Amino acid sequence: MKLTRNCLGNIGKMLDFYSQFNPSPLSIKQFIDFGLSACERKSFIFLRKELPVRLANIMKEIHLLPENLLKMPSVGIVNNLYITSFEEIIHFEKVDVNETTLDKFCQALIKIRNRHTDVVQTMAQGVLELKESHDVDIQTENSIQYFLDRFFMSRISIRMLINQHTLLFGGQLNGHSRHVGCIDPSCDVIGVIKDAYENARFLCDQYYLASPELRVKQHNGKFEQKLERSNEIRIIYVPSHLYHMLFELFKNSMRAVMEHHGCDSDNYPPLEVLLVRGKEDICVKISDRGGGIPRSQTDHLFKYMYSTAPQPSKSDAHTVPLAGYGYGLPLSRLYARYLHGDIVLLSCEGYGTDAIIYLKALSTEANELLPIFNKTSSKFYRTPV
Ligand SMILES: CS(=O)(=O)N1CCC(Oc2ccc(-c3c(C(=O)NC[C@H]4CC[C@H](C(=O)O)CC4)noc3-c3cc(Cl)c(O)cc3O)cc2)CC1
Repeated sequence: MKLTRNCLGNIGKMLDFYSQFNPSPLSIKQFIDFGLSACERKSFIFLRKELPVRLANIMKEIHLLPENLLKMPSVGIVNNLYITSFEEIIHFEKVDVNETTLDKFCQALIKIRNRHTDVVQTMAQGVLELKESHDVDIQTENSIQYFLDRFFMSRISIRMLINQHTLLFGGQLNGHSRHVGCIDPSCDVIGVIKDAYENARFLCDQYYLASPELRVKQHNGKFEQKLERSNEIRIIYVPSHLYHMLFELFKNSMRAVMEHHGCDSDNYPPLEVLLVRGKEDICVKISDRGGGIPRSQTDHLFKYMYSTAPQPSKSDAHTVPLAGYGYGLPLSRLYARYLHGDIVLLSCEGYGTDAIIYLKALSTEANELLPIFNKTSSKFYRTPV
């Protein structure tokens, strides 16, 4: 179904209007500073424009997707979710700013966040529907890779804005008193590493009846901007994002180690984690001796088309806990890139793999990386005549 302005009606005009604006990236320092001043009216005024801009920018790209993908039932479901949420949010464009509209806005954000909970799985289902119904050429595969990276990055950024507003002004008690919304101004990186390891280890023990140990080392560079009184390495970051990356990487390392050394081994090589604070980067390197993967295969692990496989049925979902049938690794890299970090895999086939998470050491450099809909991005989709 080709989505044109007339089948979208007035929404098409509003999409054209809001997509002409570029999204406004915020740095984590701006999130913190704004959160500490905590003015709900200012947040409302900013979000009632910024959220439609970010939604419209990515919705215009959805409409440029290869026809074969766009007509998949699950992609149609996602598109309709976005249209519904876009309509709901532009309703606040010209309302008076008062207690009632502020409360209604918060409720609308919570409703939108809940509506979009399963969008990642639904898009993965759409890719699966395409793979099962059409031959996919390399041009289409590249367009899908380009789109999904931008689509999921946009989704991360929109959920970040919604979470900040609803956590700061939604009335719920802040479980972590020092947190500013979902940001921890003094995130204990080692603590998150141990949490992610223990939870991945639990799944590994469940399936393999054993798991590799963890060894952690840290090196805190001697730089004036050190925040910590002790030698601990703490950063201003979103703990849930860091946890997501670490949990995925630990699952992959554990799966490689257990598969490579066989289940009857009683002496698995430990996972070694090195945490380093540099002047520009915070690095978390996870090193395993899981046998590694050939250099020719490493990039495939980040590919949505390559990793989309039939969803394990609920009954056997517990049987292959470490096998990512979702998009664990590509999404983890997007979480790192969202605030100008990255995830890099360095594998030595026959020995093991190093996975490095790079984060910005300075909150002023940890800016949102946002996809912008424009002629350049559109050209990427338009198949040459
Ligand atoms: C898209 S996803 O996020 O959902 N997800 C990505 C992850 C994937 O699961 C995994 C897990 C581990 C590995 C793996 C192997 C491995 O398996 N070697 C043995 C094969 C080497 C090629 C060989 C061949 O040539 O085909 C056939 C054996 N070796 O090193 C790693 C490894 C990978 C990551 Cl990313 C890491 O962080 C740490 C690691 O040690 C591969 C795949 C599920 C899907």
